[in-house]
Amino acid sequence: MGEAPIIIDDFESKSGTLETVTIIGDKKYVIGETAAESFYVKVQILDNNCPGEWVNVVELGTKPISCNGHSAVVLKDRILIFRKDSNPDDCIWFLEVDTTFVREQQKKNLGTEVVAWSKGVIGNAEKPVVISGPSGVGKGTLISMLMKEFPSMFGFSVSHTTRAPRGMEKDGVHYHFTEKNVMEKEIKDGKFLEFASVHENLYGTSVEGVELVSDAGKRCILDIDVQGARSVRASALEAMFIFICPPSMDELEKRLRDRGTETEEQVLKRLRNAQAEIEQGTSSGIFDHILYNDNLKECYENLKKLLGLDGYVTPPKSAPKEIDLPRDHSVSKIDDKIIINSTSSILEKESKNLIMLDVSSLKGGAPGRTRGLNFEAIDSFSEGFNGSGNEPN
Ligand SMILES: Nc1nc2c(ncn2[C@@H]2O[C@H](COP(=O)(O)OP(=O)(O)O)[C@@H](O)[C@H]2O)c(=O)[nH]1
Ligand SMILES: Nc1ncnc2c1ncn2[C@@H]1O[C@H](COP(=O)(O)OP(=O)(O)O)[C@@H](O)[C@H]1O
Repeated sequence: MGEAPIIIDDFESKSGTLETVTIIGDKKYVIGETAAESFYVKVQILDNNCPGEWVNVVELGTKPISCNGHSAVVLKDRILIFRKDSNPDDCIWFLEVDTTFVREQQKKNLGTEVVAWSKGVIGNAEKPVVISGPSGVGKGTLISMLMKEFPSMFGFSVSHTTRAPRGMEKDGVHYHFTEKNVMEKEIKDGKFLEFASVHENLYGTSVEGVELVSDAGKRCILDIDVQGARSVRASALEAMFIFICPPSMDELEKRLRDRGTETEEQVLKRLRNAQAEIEQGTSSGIFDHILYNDNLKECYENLKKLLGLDGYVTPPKSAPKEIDLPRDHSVSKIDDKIIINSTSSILEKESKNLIMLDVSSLKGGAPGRTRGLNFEAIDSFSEGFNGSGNEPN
């Protein structure tokens, strides 16, 4: 990645689109908002080695909806975007250009430039919880208990699957029941955080499924198999990994049969797979914790302990800290601090007119949210800042 990127902050091009141009190494990233058909944010790349030719680019992830312009600042491997005139919880975005995730996707899309969008989240949300274990061990039961006792704290990541729904299962609640060819296309389009073939059906966690839960301010729970857990471990999504083990194979078989949701053939298939899953789950090093589900009540109490919920007292609700980005601003960067300086009306200048954003502890990222952003609003005059509109560098 080249040194000293040059940034042209928020200029209005002749075609009437609002664009920023960010130069990183040999590449020029034009991030624009266009009204050609409908308003949308678009990334175009020019390679200095091939003057005048636009590079083929694949944009992964959910991108920001269009707004009234934006500013851009280069961080090490991504471009930080501030959307103007946007809600406080939707003004910070990242366009990843050289992160591990992007490099991995680059390998899969040979010959095509890949960039990935990720929304920025102020503060550190609680890590998602991955729960794995063989079919019939009690994962669903434990998760239901947790969601029932703490409805505002946890949200379930609704997976996609190609298996048929069981009697009581609802589409969009228990699973998104999907056709195989549709799911395969969506996997190709980068919409999944992970996917795996389990008991001869395809299962997968969509990026959107996880984001919906974190956007609702809840801690995400994923019920996925060991292969899926391994993929999540390798992804940017930091999570807590818990494996649920049965007390014995006989008891597992009894639970599966008593549940009465599978045909004899499916029960046998699940039991055959269970042995390998238990071996991998207890020995692979993927999981942070192993819980034995012998007595359900005890196992649930142990799960709550792991999640720091034993003796839990409901905390008073405090409003989330949100960034109030000035409509007109300049952006500058000093090490890991981004300084956003209001350049607008006297009214705004009377109040705190500098925002200092700390990007030293970024976590997560595409596919999914970028967490760990911290900020402080400062009155530039009382704090001795001169507030001069530095151009970012
Ligand atoms: N990798 C992956 N596994 C999943 C996902 N959703 C469910 N699974 C796993 O698929 C397996 C079968 O799930 P299901 O058909 O609901 O049967 P059950 O385990 O008997 O309740 C279980 O091990 C689930 O944890 C997913 O999105 N990704
Ligand atoms: N500790 C336990 N003791 C006895 N039965 C249990 C226990 N935990 C769960 N079960 C029962 O076992 C069956 C399978 O549980 P379920 O939550 O559906 O498993 P999974 O989601 O892992 O496939 C259900 O009928 C459930 O009521």
